[in-house]
Amino acid sequence: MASVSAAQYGKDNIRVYKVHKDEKTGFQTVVEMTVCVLLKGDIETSYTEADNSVVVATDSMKNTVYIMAKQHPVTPAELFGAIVATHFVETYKHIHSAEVKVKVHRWTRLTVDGMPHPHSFFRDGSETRNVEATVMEGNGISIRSAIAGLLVLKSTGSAFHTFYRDEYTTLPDVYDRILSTEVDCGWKWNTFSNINEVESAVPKFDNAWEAARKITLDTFAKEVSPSVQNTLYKMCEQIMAAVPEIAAVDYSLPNKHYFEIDLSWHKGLQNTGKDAEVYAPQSDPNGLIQCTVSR
Ligand SMILES: O=c1[nH]c(=O)c2[nH]c(=O)[nH]c2[nH]1
Repeated sequence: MASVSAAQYGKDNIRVYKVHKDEKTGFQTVVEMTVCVLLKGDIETSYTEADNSVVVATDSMKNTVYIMAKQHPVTPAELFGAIVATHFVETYKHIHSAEVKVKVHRWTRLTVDGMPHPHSFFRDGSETRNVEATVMEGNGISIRSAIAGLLVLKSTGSAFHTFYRDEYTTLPDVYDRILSTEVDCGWKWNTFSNINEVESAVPKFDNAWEAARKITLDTFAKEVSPSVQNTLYKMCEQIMAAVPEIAAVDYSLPNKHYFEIDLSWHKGLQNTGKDAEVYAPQSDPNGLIQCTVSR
């Protein structure tokens, strides 16, 4: 007899927008996010016996996210994710774990005639601020915060040489190269016992995000990088030092390659090595360098 060894279900891609209207100043603030809810618990019979009595409809999960967004703050996303996840575990006896992923799409306030505009915004790149909040009955609330989709490039100040060389190697040592990546950087908070502890930590979430972003960008720019591996490790070390309440930091960095183009076939045109100016950006394949650093 086969049995269900793992099961979870939920609603993905729940898109939510919330506006805050400051009546005094006339300034409005907007938050747009995409939410995913996944539940686990005593739900096996819904799979094996078509027993829908244990199924909280995914449509109801979507409704719940809208209602929670109306009744509670949606920022920081760490708190909102923890509130929604706690709601599901506390409301349904047979649901023992809820994972809520929140992806915040950044709307940046427009400056018009040198002044911040009260109600107009623009999208500055594809970067998002992501949170995964998981509530497991009896095991508190675990939260991972992250920066995702932050695209960066440096046109010099990066090298890659003295790597392992054998009969499969064609890549030459490079002492000056282009380095480009799309940053995915996450940090795992020490587990919270309950929602009150998450509430008390609220100021720390924005501070950690700002510190992680600044460390990532400053290190990327300032370091003469010997490899993606070493540069991302230096970022991890600094984030661990800057935010004592986190247990681990992780990075996932694609290495987006830019190839030199030999144009010497055209009238001896010099475009390689120190003469390289025109490159061919590669969409694939890309390197992928990942690391988690813990205390
Ligand atoms: O920083 C790098 N790390 C690698 O592991 C690697 N491999 C490669 O071909 N180029 C690079 N660059």
